[in-house]
Amino acid sequence: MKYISTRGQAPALNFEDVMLTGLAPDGGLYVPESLPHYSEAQIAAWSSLPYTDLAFEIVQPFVAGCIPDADLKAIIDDTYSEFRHPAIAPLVQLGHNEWLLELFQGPTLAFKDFALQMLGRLLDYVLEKRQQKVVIMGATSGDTGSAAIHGTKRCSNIDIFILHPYQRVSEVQRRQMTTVMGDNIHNIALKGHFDHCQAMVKASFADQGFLPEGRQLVAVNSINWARIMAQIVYYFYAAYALGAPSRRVSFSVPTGNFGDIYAGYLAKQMGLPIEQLVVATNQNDILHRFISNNQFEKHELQHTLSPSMDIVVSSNFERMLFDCFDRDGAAIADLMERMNTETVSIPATAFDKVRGLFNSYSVDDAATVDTISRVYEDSEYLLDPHSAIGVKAARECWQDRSVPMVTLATAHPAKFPEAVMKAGYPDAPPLPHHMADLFDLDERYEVIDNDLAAVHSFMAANIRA
Ligand SMILES: Cc1ncc(COP(=O)(O)O)c(C=O)c1O
Ligand SMILES: N[C@@H](CCOP(=O)(O)O)C(=O)O
Repeated sequence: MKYISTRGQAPALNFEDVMLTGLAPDGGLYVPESLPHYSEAQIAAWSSLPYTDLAFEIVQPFVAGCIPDADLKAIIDDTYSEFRHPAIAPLVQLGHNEWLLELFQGPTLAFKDFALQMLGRLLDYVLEKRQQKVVIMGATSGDTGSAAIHGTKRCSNIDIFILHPYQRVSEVQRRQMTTVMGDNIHNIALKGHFDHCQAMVKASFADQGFLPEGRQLVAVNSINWARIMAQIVYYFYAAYALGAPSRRVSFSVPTGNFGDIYAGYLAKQMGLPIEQLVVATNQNDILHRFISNNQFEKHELQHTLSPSMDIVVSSNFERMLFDCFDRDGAAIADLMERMNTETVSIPATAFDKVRGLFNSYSVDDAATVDTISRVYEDSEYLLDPHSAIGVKAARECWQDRSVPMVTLATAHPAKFPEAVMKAGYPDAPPLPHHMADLFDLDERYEVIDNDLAAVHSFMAANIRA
């Protein structure tokens, strides 16, 4: 499998190099040159596989030629052995044809574990084979950071630097990152918001001159293709449990950087019969406004009760637009340039494709809290605020109630006690057993101004020889 850049000016790479490169040198994102497409019969043949075997079938074509099958199997089995639920991604019924896919059964309690625990192991495997040392630089609004640290903390070939917005992640999220000690693990609390962290990471990939000789940056954000690849699996898994491929299924996806829903879009392109894909946003609703009226207009970032989705510029939207523009890299490069500085509409042919693929809905804090409390009253199920946004959007956008609607429950409610208690839940929800001592552990992190040079000099001073 070869991978090409969405901006058309970077060399095509194999999986191993794509995983280690992150952002393409032309500023684009890597996508497979062509996507595998499966017939209904082929899809049906996987319908009763356990999660790990299904993950192998879906991931294998993307890594073929780089990771031998036996090694891939071992990596996948080891990755998901850390999850707390035997189903890995259990489905929970909320109402008639209404389902939640619990994606928070991994070690750090968010859907990021599905991809980042695998990415950590893949990196360890490849770096050991190459005898290469790298530097990870990642931006987090709270969940990617802890999953990436957990996934890579044992890798002796990696120094990891995670930027989170200072005082803008929940205390549980911060402690999940800052209590993990190791001389290769560094947390930076940036005096800014998530988009500043993400922009800094992208700028650093474009100019890596601050790194010691011989080192390169590796991405743990969803700009790294390996992240997306691993997230395709659970769409298939959930759809099978509800009768696919002979039955269609819809998904509602709490959306920030557009990685998770992009994985759902790919599952559909690969042949999975998905009826609706609902883009569920919080008040940072640029994607909802764009999908509704073809106007891409940046507003100031708002801090909400769903902080992990406090994102204005969604990285992976570019990957989806690349397809809607018939893979015209030059057009995407021009569009991305303009989207940075002005309000943009896209040609009707491309916009019709976007409209044909997605529904969208934006949920404010009041409706988020209301949904948490209604679902708790009706079903005694405690949603986290991000998952609540998914449920509310699903209920608003669901077109055919005979088609099952699955909301991706992207985080455990214990990560976000503020929202949960605003919804009337009496106490902070308990953390799972393995995290019971989280509030007793020492923390270590560096508060740094929103200044690229300051971040680079902190990194340069802390990268191990
Ligand atoms: C809990 C949670 N839900 C939803 C999202 C949105 O996912 P994505 O960025 O892939 O759209 C994120 C992170 O962005 C998250 O941490
Ligand atoms: N919500 C994310 C933001 C980063 O998104 P990513 O999927 O591109 O890593 C987080 O929790 O950090």
